[in-house]
Amino acid sequence: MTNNSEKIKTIFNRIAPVYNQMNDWLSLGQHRVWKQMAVKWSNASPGNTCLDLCCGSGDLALLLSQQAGPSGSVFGVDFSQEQLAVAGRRDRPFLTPSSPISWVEADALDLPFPDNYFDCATMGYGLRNVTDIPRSLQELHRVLKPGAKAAILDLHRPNNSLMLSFQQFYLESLVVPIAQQFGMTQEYAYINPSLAKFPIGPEQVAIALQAGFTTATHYPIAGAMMGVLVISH
Ligand SMILES: C/C(=C\Cc1cc(O)c2ccccc2c1O)CCC[C@H](C)CCC[C@H](C)CCCC(C)C
Ligand SMILES: C[S@@+](CC[C@H](N)C(=O)[O-])C[C@H]1O[C@@H](n2cnc3c(N)ncnc32)[C@H](O)[C@@H]1O
Repeated sequence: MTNNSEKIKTIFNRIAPVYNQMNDWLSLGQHRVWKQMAVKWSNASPGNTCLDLCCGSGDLALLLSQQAGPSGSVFGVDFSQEQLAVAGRRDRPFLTPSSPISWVEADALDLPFPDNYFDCATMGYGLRNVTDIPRSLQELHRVLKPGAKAAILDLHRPNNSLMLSFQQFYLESLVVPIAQQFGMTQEYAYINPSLAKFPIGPEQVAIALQAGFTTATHYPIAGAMMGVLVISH
């Protein structure tokens, strides 16, 4: 593991106790809607074997388990032990029949699964954080079955200068000061520079096609401040 990925792992281990609460506050609850969209676009269906890459505290894995139902199975993969510990303690919706979830501590760049194993996959706010985007997409391509889909949700830099200014203001002048109240200034200050070097939609499409996916479409959401890259094997 590189120095950089150790730094990223440390960030996510440190913020694990406040992560879920902060996501609700900082997105005004909207991250739940964006995550539902990603699960829908992943085509997760009853009986599927599903992967949630960079699962963190498990929001997407939990949604996938509802879609895949009791005959399916879900694997949530992350390299942060503290995030996985939060995921493992989450309550499961009592009345909705859902798939068993296995929480797996592993690197998205070197997945412990055989080729052609999964029917669908999601990745929420993970692609921007991996140290090698092309390799992570190649690895995802390797473990997906032919015809399988993946939906990759992340922040995105809008083209529109007004939206871009709003996003910068939001991240620098709202997110960081709120995080400061929890002693997490440096951790949340990392979001903006990570976004600055993150490929925009059409660049993500090109990388996905290069990694072997047959189709790739980037859907801007929330005024293009977020996006979902939908890719098919
Ligand atoms: C759930 C969200 C982000 C997860 C997330 C991703 C990261 O890479 C991090 C890195 C370091 C620390 C924390 C995180 C992290 O929590 C998305 C919601 C949180 C965003 C910070 C909110 C950004 C919102 C848009 C820029 C503006 C939306 C405006 C709308 C009116 C809500
Ligand atoms: C912003 S969180 C997203 C968590 C969750 N998917 C969500 O949407 O709330 C990013 C997650 O990616 C994980 N991550 C980053 N790089 C990784 C890698 N190379 N392998 C596995 N997990 C990684 C971090 O540990 C962190 O939990």
